[in-house]
Amino acid sequence: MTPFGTRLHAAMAERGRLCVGVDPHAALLREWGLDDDVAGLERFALTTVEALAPICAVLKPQSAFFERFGSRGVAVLERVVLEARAAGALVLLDIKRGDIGSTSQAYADAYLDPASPLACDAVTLSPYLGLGSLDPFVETARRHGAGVFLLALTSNKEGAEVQHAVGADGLRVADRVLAHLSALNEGAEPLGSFGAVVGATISAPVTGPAFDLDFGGPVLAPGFGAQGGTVADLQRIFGSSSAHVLASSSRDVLRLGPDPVAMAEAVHGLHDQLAVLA
Ligand SMILES: O=c1ccn([C@@H]2O[C@H](COP(=O)(O)O)[C@@H](O)[C@H]2O)c(=O)[nH]1
Repeated sequence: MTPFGTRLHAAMAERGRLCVGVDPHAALLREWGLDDDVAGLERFALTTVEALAPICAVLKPQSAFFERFGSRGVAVLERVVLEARAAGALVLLDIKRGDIGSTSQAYADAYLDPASPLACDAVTLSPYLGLGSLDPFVETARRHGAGVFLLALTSNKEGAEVQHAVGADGLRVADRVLAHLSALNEGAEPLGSFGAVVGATISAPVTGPAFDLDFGGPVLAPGFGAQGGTVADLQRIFGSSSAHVLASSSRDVLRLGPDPVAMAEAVHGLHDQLAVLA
């Protein structure tokens, strides 16, 4: 399988720099005139996939909104992943997992092994149990041409208290994550498969140098749209390193449904706005 970074690079060149999140919030289901149950979830998620998978580089289902319905919600998620990929979108499943190594292997098998019913192109991971605990994900991703995105500088304001903290090695936690990604991506062309999550809402650190966001892999930038992040914020945060930034928006696009044309037009408009990034 072609490495994820290569596939993502081609998808962004062909389809643009937007990732749309498939986040079936209870409130959105109601706004769409649907019940907050499995049938509503299925209608919402598959309508979104049908409208957007043919035009977006990446769709990012948020696993939590499917898991809240138990096994029947997860069955809907399996269809979302399959149908989005069949329509040509890459699927980045937002799971934010991370555990001791042996359990990480089981998660990696669940989400990155093509033999699994939930196999997708990439997942989000939390490095809180230590970067080495994620090695099974890295090895499994390499084996199957998949990708991972590590939480580095998240879009929520509470993140900085952990991510800006200075560790025993004198590095801030986020610097450590970014340096690890840089090593994982070494030599990969045109783009590594090991990405970082860096919110479209983050502020410059209060002390210390700016974070080095040139680590050879893709950046997922959630917080674009409903959380207040704008194209100007992306330019401020990433500057000349914005070539591999994938802006991610969920509610701002989804609230335009269930009309597929309105959602698709919004995506085209955002693609045009994001084209100004370096
Ligand atoms: O730092 C992060 C990491 C992940 N997310 C997820 O992205 C979407 C954002 O949804 P919006 O409706 O566009 O606000 C959601 O699934 C989050 O869990 C994030 O927001 N920030």
